[in-house]
Amino acid sequence: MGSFEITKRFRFEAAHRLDGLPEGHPCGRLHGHSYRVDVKLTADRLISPGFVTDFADLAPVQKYLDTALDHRLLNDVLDIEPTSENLARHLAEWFLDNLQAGLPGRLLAVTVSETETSSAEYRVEP
Ligand SMILES: Nc1nc2c(c(=O)[nH]1)N=C([C@H](O)[C@H](O)COP(=O)(O)OP(=O)(O)OP(=O)(O)O)CN2
Ligand SMILES: [Zn+2]
Repeated sequence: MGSFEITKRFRFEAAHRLDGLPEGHPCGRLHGHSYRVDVKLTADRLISPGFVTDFADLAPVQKYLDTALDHRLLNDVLDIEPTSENLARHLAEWFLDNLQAGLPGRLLAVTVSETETSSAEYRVEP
């Protein structure tokens, strides 16, 4: 049998600096991004009126981004190196710890995009 997938996009603005890069790498300098976060959920069956999960029920993700990350220096507020990969895993773990239990759909993946051409996905399910 098939399954359904939905994606909700969120945004936040933040600065970061990546440590451990070769001398002169531009991302070792303090700079900022307009981050996009795509949260993807899956379900085998729909709930009335035909939803995997109501998009509106994902609003706490934006609230977390606004409260914890928006207009902040990510190196200061996270205990991880703020690459797209690490951010995607951090946000997936936040979702599983704080939101998943109350939702009918299951988290499939979180994708973080720093630019129009670069993104990283953390996949929860195969
Ligand atoms: N695998 C990863 N590589 C890089 C990351 C990352 O999170 N994961 N991050 C950076 C920097 O943060 C950089 O700001 C973004 O990289 P890049 O896509 O190279 O940015 P550009 O603006 O130079 O992109 P172009 O579209 O090529 O101009 C670096 N690498
Ligand atoms: Zn960057």
